[in-house]
Amino acid sequence: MNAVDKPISNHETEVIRERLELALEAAGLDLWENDLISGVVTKKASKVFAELGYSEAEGAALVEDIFRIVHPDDVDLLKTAVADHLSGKTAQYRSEFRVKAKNGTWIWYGNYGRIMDAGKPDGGRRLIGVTFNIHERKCREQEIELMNRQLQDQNQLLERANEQLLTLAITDSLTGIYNRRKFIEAGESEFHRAHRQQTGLSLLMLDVDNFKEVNDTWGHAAGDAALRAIAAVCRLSVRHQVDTLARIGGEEFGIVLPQVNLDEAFNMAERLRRSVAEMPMPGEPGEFDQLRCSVSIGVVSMSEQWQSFEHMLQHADKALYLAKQSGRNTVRAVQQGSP
Ligand SMILES: Nc1nc2c(ncn2[C@@H]2O[C@H](COP(=O)(O)OP(=O)(O)OP(=O)(O)O)[C@@H](O)[C@H]2O)c(=O)[nH]1
Repeated sequence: MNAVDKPISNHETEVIRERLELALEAAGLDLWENDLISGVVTKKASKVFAELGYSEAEGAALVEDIFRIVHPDDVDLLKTAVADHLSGKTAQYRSEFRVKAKNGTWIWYGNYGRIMDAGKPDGGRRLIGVTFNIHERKCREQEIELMNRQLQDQNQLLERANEQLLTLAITDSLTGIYNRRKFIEAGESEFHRAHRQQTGLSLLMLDVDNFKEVNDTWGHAAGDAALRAIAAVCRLSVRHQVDTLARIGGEEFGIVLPQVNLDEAFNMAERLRRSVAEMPMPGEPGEFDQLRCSVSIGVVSMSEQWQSFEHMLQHADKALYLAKQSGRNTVRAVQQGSP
């Protein structure tokens, strides 16, 4: 008789049992066993049931009794984990689920098990496993998940606030069109593009005529309303996402027109000048009926002689000055070759 065939004495069995119990206790594990054919719990996880507040008599006698106190959201996952192991899909059975305590609270547990007699001709019927409390870990995970979700929400809020800040940084608050900063940015970028690609580029500079008088006669609020109305007229004339319309000074507007030559720009300026001159002023009936505004416009187009957008801007200013000198409500263009 070799060592393997030697029968185990009662003393040795007792020693093995004691060692196993100690190991289970130290690891916080509670052993259980189910008969898969009869559905009977042949060894209860008594410590778990005691921890949940159930008396020995209340502890589950059948596997079905256990499903009754598992959280409804976790039952399917638990059953699938068992079925996957029984079908041989998984080498061990593992699952995590909530169990209802006697006082109604839900406590998280983990299960680890295996069919011990799987090699037998009937396919095995003893599912043995251990249950262990994972409540603290799960609560921490849920807290972290909640914190992550809150962080994501805050990030979205920050991103939105950032976008709003970026929009504010390039928007004129009175008229809602772009401000000088965006005008210069777009102008410089379009200047370099036009230079590289040898395409057209024009620039209009509009200044409201005798605006001091408008303010003095009709009041500052009427002046503001006039600026908003002029911006609205200009907005209707420009190409969406192609041209850049901006308020670049108190009563001064600028328009960058990519791929537009001098003739086209001049015609557009003329149309704009007429629209502003004919524009009815917004307000209550009778409020600003007599108020009329006009604009003088300087036009300049891309040519070899401009070294920078700033250079172009200076000449548009010169053209605007000429328009003012010519009696206002006028368009003047800087011709190619003029100094
Ligand atoms: N209502 C209002 N007025 C403004 C604003 N910004 C500038 N102004 C006024 O615009 C007027 C500009 O006056 P001036 O530079 O003398 O020019 P002007 O009277 O338009 O004369 P010309 O440009 O020579 O035709 C000043 O009275 C400013 O106070 C604004 O945001 N709202």
